[in-house]
Amino acid sequence: MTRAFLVVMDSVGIGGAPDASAFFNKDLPDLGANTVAHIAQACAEGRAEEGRSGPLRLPNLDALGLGAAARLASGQPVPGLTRPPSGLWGCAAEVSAGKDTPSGHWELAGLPVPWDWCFFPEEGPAFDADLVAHVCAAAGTAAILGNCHASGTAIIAEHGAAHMQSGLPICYTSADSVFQIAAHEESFGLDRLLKLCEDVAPYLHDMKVGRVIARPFVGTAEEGFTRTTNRRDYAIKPPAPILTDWVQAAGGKVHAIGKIGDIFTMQGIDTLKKGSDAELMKHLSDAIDTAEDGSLTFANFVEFDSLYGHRRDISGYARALEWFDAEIGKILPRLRTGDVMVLTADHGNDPSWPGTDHTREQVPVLVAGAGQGAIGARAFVDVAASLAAHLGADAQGPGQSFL
Ligand SMILES: O=P(O)(O)O[C@H]1O[C@H](CO)[C@@H](O)[C@H]1O
Ligand SMILES: [Mn+2]
Ligand SMILES: [Mn+2]
Repeated sequence: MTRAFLVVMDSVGIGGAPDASAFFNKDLPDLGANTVAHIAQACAEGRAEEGRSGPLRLPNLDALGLGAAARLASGQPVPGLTRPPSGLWGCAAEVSAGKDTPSGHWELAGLPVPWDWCFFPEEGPAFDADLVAHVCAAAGTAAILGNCHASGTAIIAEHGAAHMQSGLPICYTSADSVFQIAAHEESFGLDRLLKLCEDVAPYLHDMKVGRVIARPFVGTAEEGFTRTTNRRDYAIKPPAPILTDWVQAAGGKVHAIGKIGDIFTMQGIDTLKKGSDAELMKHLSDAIDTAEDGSLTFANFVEFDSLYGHRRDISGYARALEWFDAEIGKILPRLRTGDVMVLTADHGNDPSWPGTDHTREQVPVLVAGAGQGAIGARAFVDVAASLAAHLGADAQGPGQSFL
């Protein structure tokens, strides 16, 4: 059996990005941001006690080399993550000019982003008159609400009631190259929101906006508004073949779990399973039993990022890490001879950092099933090159295999 499993822990960065000072949160550079280390510090100091307690416990990830990778990336020890690694371990830096999910995943899949993304201005209206007119025409409305940088939970609290009264879509962005539309599932309609996002996506993709994201929510002004799991991302298409295509070209099946289908617009993907992170873990577990020889299973666990990183919830992020660690600890022993599993991340989202946006960081590269040792400080594209080499697929990207 020769199978590959690529598991992205969304936003689980480990600091030390060489270009961190060129990326910002609320006008402050990301220099010094370190998602894992700052969570571990908060846990060690008793500042992450909601729904959990004490030092950060990640025995399985640390045994693979998480603490060692974080030390290598940032030069700092991480409280509680001090085990000698038994896996193949290292860290990786991104070169794309974006610290978002598509940039990180494309690069992990062998394709650094070959253009500058369109980012919207933080001051004044985020969207110009032509874009607003295009969205209004597609929505059949006279105006939009929002038109600014915002946290998604804050903006529905602010505009949710006016949205329900007026029927105007709430449009907002972030430090990422995204155009997000929030609308009420019942009063605006979920299908109408999804169609609106799909309709405006080509216009935004032509502008080199990476993603249009549908952000449906439910609730009332009196009881508050809650986002639902019916989020959909309409991403720009990767402009060249990526790891998924290379694997298919070699005759292997490609199974996507979670956001991977959206991120790659289903390019090179045979099957897709979606759901909450708990459901995704079940799908990953099932894939250990069912994935074919020569296949790639590519999973993204997004809740670290969406539920805890952007919300700057340190306890929640620590709980999510501890849950993930326990679950992956049940899966790792079930890998078969010839299987390789790479655990990595796409960017940081330090919950102790100012603002609500991602943070530019290096990521861990933890490899199970390929022996023990250090692979050093690598590039994101090396992940794609390595898994292609493992599966005997022809890698077309610039990466160097560590396998
Ligand atoms: O605050 P919310 O709506 O969760 O938005 C976040 O989600 C977007 C996509 O991951 C990011 O760009 C960030 O803006
Ligand atoms: Mn991400
Ligand atoms: Mn995010």
